[in-house]
Amino acid sequence: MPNSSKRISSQAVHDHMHGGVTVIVFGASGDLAKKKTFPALYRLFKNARLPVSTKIIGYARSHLEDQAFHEKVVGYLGKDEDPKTVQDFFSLCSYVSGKYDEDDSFINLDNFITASEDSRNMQDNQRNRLFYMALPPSVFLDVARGCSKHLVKKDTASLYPIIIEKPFGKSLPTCNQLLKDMSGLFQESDTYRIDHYLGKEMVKNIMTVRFANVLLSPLWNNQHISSVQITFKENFGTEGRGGYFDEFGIIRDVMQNHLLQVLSLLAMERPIGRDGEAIRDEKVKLLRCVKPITLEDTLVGQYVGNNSGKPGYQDDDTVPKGSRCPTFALTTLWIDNERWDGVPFIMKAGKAMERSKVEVRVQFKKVPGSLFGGVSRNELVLRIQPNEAIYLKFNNKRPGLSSETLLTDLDLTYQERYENMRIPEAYESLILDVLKGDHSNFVRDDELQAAWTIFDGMLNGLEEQEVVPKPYTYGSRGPAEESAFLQRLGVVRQNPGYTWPKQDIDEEE
Ligand SMILES: NC(=O)C1=CN([C@@H]2O[C@H](COP(=O)(O)OP(=O)(O)OC[C@H]3O[C@@H](n4cnc5c(N)ncnc54)[C@H](OP(=O)(O)O)[C@@H]3O)[C@@H](O)[C@H]2O)C=CC1
Ligand SMILES: O=C1O[C@H](COP(=O)(O)O)[C@@H](O)[C@H](O)[C@H]1O
Repeated sequence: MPNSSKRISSQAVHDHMHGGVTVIVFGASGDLAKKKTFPALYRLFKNARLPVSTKIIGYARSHLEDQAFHEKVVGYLGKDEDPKTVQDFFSLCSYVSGKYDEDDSFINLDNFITASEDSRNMQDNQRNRLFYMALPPSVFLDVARGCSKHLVKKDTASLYPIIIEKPFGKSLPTCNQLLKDMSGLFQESDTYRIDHYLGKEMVKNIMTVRFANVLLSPLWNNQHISSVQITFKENFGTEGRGGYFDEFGIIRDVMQNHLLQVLSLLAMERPIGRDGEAIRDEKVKLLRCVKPITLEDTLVGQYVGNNSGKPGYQDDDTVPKGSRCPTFALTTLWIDNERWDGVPFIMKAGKAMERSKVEVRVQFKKVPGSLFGGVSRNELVLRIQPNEAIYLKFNNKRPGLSSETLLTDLDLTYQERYENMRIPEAYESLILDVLKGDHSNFVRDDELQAAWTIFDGMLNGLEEQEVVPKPYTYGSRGPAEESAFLQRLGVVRQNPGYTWPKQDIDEEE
């Protein structure tokens, strides 16, 4: 990272939070906090991006000493970290335990924060407090009430941003209720609804790929594209997270938010500017053209244990027996506008699959005519993770005397092209945005409403019709029914692209 851009960005943070900040992470004993929130705060600290005079307080019901809390987190900060830097970071972090719905707990927390602010000699109007809800949605509102009542000092100019995790509600009515309740507690300008996929490098790149490459623009429509697949796979299950996951399932956990954001960026029209409002305006317009998803277009699955001892979803103590919660889903979205009419956008998400991968695969129509009839289709692949890459499956003449056509890759793998460039983690970049007061990469209320409108009917249908998910084995590619489902939509499974080894060309020539 060049020094100049680091200076500019740090300057923006310091202007916004110039008196310093106390970051309070609610749900600090949990999975998100240890895996993502604290590691992101650590990297911001390490790269000198946190405002001067920052302190971080983890808060949850579980009783933990500071030391025990640090031990929970340290393994996720990264390999081979400098012990002194880690120690300096932990000297900023404390842990407080308390309830989420009890005045006394919040009064105690307020006293703790105030003592910390006093010890930092923070001025009254610059006692900024950033609230981070690393919590299951069922307790967002209680905690927001506690913050608003006890931790926000209404008569000062201090800043009180609040970061809220997805899923925001469970349905359109619950989302609307939460929006209404939250608006009575925090202003929209202080509210940051996070969808961390919007902080991922390749997701941020979608707009650039689409709108800064003139060669793609004429092809980006139903005349040339036959299908778009957006795939999320994790090679691990929900072990220990059943308390949260079973209530939501994979569709609300990943599809209705992360994957739908990716779809919006892929399919929206060109925004009038690159600012947050212009982009979100276009996303909302697009989402309003997406037809509500039907049950017929949806396949759901749930993983069962495998021969190597990997447990099934229901073998987890935190999951109720007989649960019909989907851990895998495949569904199709249809966009009712001139650009996308007839093109299936196929979303797939699964836990406990054969590998971890998130990617977008744009499949083009078959090559017309008989001159090259039967050759593979072009595909543009955006690999979001792991190892960010963009590659285009491209037909090429086999080098040498043969005139055979080979499918190969035009390959932009980041690790090779941008060798020494550090790609920040999504949460790192998004927390920095909040510290700068930048809403661009956060979710607006009307986006949420449009998103739930697309999913609600199908989610209700699954519940009302008591649909039993198809079983699939832990570590497999998902339910066997998937192939027939994709075939019905005209998706062609292609061979992997072929990269011609250089010595073979030399030999043949
Ligand atoms: N885990 C991840 O990778 C990601 C998670 N998220 C989002 O972050 C949020 C939290 O997820 P995650 O950390 O995985 O969840 P956890 O199940 O780990 O919950 C976080 C903490 O909340 C408390 N908690 C759990 N269940 C309840 C409950 N029923 N009532 C009150 N408190 C409860 C627990 O703390 P205690 O009992 O000590 O109070 C727990 O440690 C969710 O909204 C999720 O969508 C977003 C992106 C990634
Ligand atoms: O929001 C969530 O995302 C994670 C996946 O995040 P990633 O950055 O590792 O792709 C998922 O595991 C979790 O279930 C979900 O709540």
